[in-house]
Amino acid sequence: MNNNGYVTHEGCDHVFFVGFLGAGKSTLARNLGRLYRRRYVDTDRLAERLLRKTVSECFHQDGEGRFRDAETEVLRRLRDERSLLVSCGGGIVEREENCHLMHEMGAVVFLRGSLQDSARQIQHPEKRPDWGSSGETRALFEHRMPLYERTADYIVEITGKSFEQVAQEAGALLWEEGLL
Ligand SMILES: Nc1ncnc2c1ncn2[C@@H]1O[C@H](COP(=O)(O)OP(=O)(O)OP(=O)(O)O)[C@@H](O)[C@H]1O
Ligand SMILES: O=C(O)C1=C[C@@H](O)[C@@H](O)[C@H](O)C1
Ligand SMILES: [Mg+2]
Repeated sequence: MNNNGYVTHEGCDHVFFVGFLGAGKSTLARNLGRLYRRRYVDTDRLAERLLRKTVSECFHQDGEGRFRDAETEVLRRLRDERSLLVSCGGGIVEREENCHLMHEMGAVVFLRGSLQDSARQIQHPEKRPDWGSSGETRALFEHRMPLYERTADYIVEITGKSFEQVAQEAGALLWEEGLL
C-alpha cells in the first residue's frame, strides 16, 4: 500500500477497461477502485486535462486526429504510474500503438455488450461527437467489436447485469488472476 492509502504492486500493472460507448467502463473502474482500494483514472478526463478542453470541443475545433494524439500521449504517461484502474475512451483500440502500450503496462478487460446496451446506458448522446446517426453508430459498433476482442486479455459480459453484478464478476475474475 502506498502512503495515499491505495494498494500498489511492484512494477507497472494497470488494468485497462475497454468497450463501446456507455458500456460501463468508468462506473466499473470507480466501483472496483472503491472496493479494492485502487486508484482509478479515465483516459478521456486525462486527455481533457492535457488538451485544456473537452473531448467534444477538441473534436469540433481541432479534429479527431488531435484527440487521438492526446489519447496516446495520456497512455504513454501512465508508464510512470503503478497499479491503476484505467477506464478508456471507446476508441482507444483504434490505434495499434495504444494496444501495445496497454499490453506493455498491464491487462485489458473488455466489457462486452450489445449496441442496445450502449443506447440504453449512454447519457446525453447529443454531446457525444462519437454517437452519430443510428446507421453510423451501428457501423462503428461492428467495426469496433473485433478490435476489442482482439485486444482483450479478459472479457466480461454485461448484458442483463446490474453495475453491482458487473463489479462483482469482474472483481472476482481479476482477484483470482492476481490483478487486484
Ligand atoms: N450494468 C449497468 N446497468 C445499468 N446501467 C449501467 C450499468 N453500468 C453503467 N451504467 C450506467 O450507464 C451509464 C454509462 O456508464 P459509464 O459512464 O460507466 O460508461 P462508459 O463505458 O464509461 O461510457 P463512456 O463511453 O461515456 O465513457 C451511466 O449512467 C451508468 O450509471
Ligand atoms: O468511441 C469513441 O471514438 C470515443 C469515445 C469517447 O470515450 C471519447 O474518447 C471520444 O468521444 C471518442
Ligand atoms: Mg467513461
